[in-house]
Amino acid sequence: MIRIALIVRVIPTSTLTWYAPFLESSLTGMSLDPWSDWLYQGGAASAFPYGYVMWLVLLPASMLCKAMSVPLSYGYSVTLLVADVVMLVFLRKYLSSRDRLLLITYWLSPIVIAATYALGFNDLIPMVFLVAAFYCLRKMRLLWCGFLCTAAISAKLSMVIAIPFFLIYLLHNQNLKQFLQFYLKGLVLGSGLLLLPFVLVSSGGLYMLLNNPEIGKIYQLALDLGGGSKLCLVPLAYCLMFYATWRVKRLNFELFSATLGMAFLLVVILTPVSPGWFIWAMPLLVSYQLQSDRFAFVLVGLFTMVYLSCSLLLSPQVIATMDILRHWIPFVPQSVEKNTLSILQTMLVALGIILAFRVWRETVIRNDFFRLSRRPFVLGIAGDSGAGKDTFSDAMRDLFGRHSVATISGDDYHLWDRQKPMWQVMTHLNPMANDLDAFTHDLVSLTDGKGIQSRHYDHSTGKMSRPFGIRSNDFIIASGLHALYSPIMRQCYSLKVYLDIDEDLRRFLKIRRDVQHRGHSLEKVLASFKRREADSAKFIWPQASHADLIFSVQPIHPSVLEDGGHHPLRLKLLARSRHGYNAVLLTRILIGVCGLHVDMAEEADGTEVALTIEGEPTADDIQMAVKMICPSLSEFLDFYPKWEGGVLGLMQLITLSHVNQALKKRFI
Ligand SMILES: Nc1ncnc2c1ncn2[C@@H]1O[C@H](COP(=O)(O)OP(=O)(O)O)[C@@H](O)[C@H]1O
Ligand SMILES: O=C(COP(=O)(O)O)[C@H](O)[C@H](O)COP(=O)(O)O
Repeated sequence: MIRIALIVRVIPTSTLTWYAPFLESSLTGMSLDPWSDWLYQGGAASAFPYGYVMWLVLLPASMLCKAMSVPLSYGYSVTLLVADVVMLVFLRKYLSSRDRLLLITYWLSPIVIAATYALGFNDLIPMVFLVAAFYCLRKMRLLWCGFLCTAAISAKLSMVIAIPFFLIYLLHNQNLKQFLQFYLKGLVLGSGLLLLPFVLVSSGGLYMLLNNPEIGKIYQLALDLGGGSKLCLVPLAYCLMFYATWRVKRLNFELFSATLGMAFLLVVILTPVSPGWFIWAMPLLVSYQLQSDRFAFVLVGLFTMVYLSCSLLLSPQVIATMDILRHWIPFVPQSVEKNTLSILQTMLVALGIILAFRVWRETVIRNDFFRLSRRPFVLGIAGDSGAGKDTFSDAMRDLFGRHSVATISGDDYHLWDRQKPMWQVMTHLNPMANDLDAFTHDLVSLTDGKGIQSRHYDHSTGKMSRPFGIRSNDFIIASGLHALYSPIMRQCYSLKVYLDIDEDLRRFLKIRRDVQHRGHSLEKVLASFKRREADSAKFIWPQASHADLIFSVQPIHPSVLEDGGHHPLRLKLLARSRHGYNAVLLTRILIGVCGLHVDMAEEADGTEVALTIEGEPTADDIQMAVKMICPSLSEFLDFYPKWEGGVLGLMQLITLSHVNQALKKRFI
């Protein structure tokens, strides 16, 4: 109602003197270059410094008004109303918030109402295209996203400042990088269709765009450095914001929208006297209020009130009233409004900076991705030979994607090739037979974000490869016989897993693997079991006591192991978790959604919880369960994560829910 009343009652000066006459003239001439025609007729250069998209969006309602002999200014305002509704719809879609809150924070926001309907600014139109581009990005329609970005730029050139943030998001999200080309194609397509024709056809339009006084405002707030040079604060703030975003190694959608919103907010508050630009900050202000506490409402409320006071002081009506007042009371000095305006502008900038600071603190620093970008997530996996370390490590790597994972394996740190006589003296399980110092050094380097030089132990030849480089990554998986052996190693890990497989099953699987894939004779493998027994007990098994999570895979029918593998091997999983893991939701979903049989036992003091899980979940079951238990984690995973079924899938699920918990803990 307020909007309709304002449309009917108030015709802003800018609409009356610039936009409506320009649209009127473009309808009369009906040429592809209304800008040059307008200038030729002696129109002001500041009347319509926008591209084709803005013109085309405003044209239909203007035509309708002309056909109905209604003033074109109504058509202009009605188009803005439509843009306003579309904006609300997109915000609702991508913020997926409760309607009532969205109505309060956006629809009733005096910033939008005042800037659009009372002052006539058309910034809603480019913002609608930008928010639509956001939505397409969320839905991974990247061609459309790129195209809509150029539409926003064509509507208002200043929107170009958003593009570097879109690029950082796609470049810094390793699983999205592969799709960057679609976004670029959208940009090229949009530039070819919407921007290039404007540059080629309309010399008048270009002239109006380049002489737009709004663009000059960016340089207005500056510190005089002497000698005629200035330090311009708006480009400075934008560059710093860009750098801060670039430094975040991995961005998820939430981080991306928060940092872009903050860049907009900073540019807006530091650009003097541009009430229309505040609409750019609206998506950020709305989402901040929806996610934060009551204080956010208070802060945005104050910000809005100061904004309104500033806009009011700048409005021609107030200026005219003050002039009349001065006529009667001559001692009211000119500086009254100027000083009041300065105080209000200062308050506005202060509140804006506080808002940006709070958004950074609450949205960015709390974000799991941000925490991950500061320190990689390091998963340590230990267990005896044949316990399933490589299989489990590969399954975890295939969830996050090779592009996001760095792996090191304890086998690559054996001190000697297979043929060396030292193996007659000690077994591979003896820490002395392995370069654990080098393993620790490499683990610390990768955890610290530094690359390493490593070699690979080739089980088919029994020899070490030439050294090669491994760069650190968001996720590091360190597996090996001694991966949890020393305190320094253990300190590196974000999550420590020990594989405590049933001994008969381990021997069964190891024999099968060593004979079929590593070229060993059955006798040799059987003999190695005997030789290694003591070292297993001495060096490997005790590492279980340091683990956060212990997986024990057990055969449901142990007799199957003796019949030479002729019957299918059915397994059950015992998962023991320490340090206060809450397994209730997991248990409920394993039973209710995956249809498994689960027994949960908890230590009286709550330090350990043990789940015994039987049944054969499919890969789809596991994927669905992960979505339900840790929905926010899906953005960390590869675009096409490889889900496993059975026991291995359960290990993926339980580990992911521990990763989720460990990432949350980083904040505490
Ligand atoms: N969850 C599992 N279910 C079935 N077979 C498995 C499982 N985990 C490991 N295996 C098999 O056991 C053998 C040993 O596993 P591997 O990952 O090589 O152990 P490790 O790296 O600890 O020596 C492999 O042949 C592998 O296919
Ligand atoms: O004890 C292990 C550890 O590897 P895993 O944990 O993968 O079993 C292997 O026997 C040695 O690496 C030697 O390998 P090979 O016998 O091929 O020389």
